[in-house]
Amino acid sequence: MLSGFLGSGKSTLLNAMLRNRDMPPTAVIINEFGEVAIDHALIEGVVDGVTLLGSGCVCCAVRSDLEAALRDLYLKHVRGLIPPFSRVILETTGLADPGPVLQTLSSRPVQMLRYRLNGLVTLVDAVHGEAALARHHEAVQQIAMADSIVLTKIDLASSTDAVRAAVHDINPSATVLAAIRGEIAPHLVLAGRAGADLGSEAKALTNTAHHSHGILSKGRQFHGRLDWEKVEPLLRAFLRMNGDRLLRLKGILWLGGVERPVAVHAVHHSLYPVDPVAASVEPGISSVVVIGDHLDEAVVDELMNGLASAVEA
Ligand SMILES: Nc1nc2c(ncn2[C@@H]2O[C@H](COP(=O)(O)OP(=O)(O)OP(=O)(O)O)[C@@H](O)[C@H]2O)c(=O)[nH]1
Repeated sequence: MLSGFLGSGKSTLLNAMLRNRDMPPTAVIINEFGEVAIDHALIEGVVDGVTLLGSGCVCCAVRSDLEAALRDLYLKHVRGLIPPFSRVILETTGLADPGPVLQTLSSRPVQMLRYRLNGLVTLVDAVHGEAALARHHEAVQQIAMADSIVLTKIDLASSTDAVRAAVHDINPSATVLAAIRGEIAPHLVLAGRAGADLGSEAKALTNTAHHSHGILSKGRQFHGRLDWEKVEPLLRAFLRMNGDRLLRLKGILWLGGVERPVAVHAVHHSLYPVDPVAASVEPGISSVVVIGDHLDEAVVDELMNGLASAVEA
């Protein structure tokens, strides 16, 4: 999923990536805000199988259309009506809060169609990004929820130090990349969650919670295997009470009775089915990171303490 504030360079990046020979076969879904399908016109002819959502914000009114668009793509794919693809890139409107879209993408109906969310990439304009952060909370949310950030228009900025610092304050764990006119190796942008090192992130965020623009990031590591029978109700209770303010919860957990570590993800009120982790992680060390919007640090500490007591003796 590709987000980024209005004019941050989403279409430019997408077009450049689609032209790149190293790009895996990709389908594109574009959500537009407004009547005129400009982006579609830009991309048509570059890749087959483009699906365009109707006008409106994908994060609210047309949420069900996103699911329909994914189903349509999947059905066309299995019937051999479109060229095969291994990826879908969803470009969202610049004004969107990514939360509801992330929820849809991680939902069971979408997973049943054999899609798996690879991650959220947010573009940040190196020249105007900071101003957008000051004025539009959506821009802050887009950064807070991202797995990776691509700084754009760095050719126009005299220095990127301040914007990098602002991004780091909101989301200290995101990988930060940079591109000029969308020129960047596609695999860097596509790394998604696999590119993140949740272990060191959780460690770094254990004692120094980050607060910026109302966003709180806090982490903890746990030694030993956790009891899922205890962990799941703790997480569900936390989401029930704090889901409105929870942007993301990410964890890699070693569970009792499960050989390989599993990844756990939550967005707002939704907890997603746990997946085995492909990447190598430190044996026996579980990590959890919570990112919230005006979320009380004491409440997060309480969750972390609860999880610590779910470590098996
Ligand atoms: N100089 C320079 N211009 C860029 C760069 N990236 C994008 N632009 C320009 O910035 C403008 C906006 O880029 P778009 O790709 O349309 O941005 P967008 O995020 O898709 O915009 P919306 O669809 O309105 O949200 C265009 O004029 C691009 O040519 C860059 O790295 N350097």
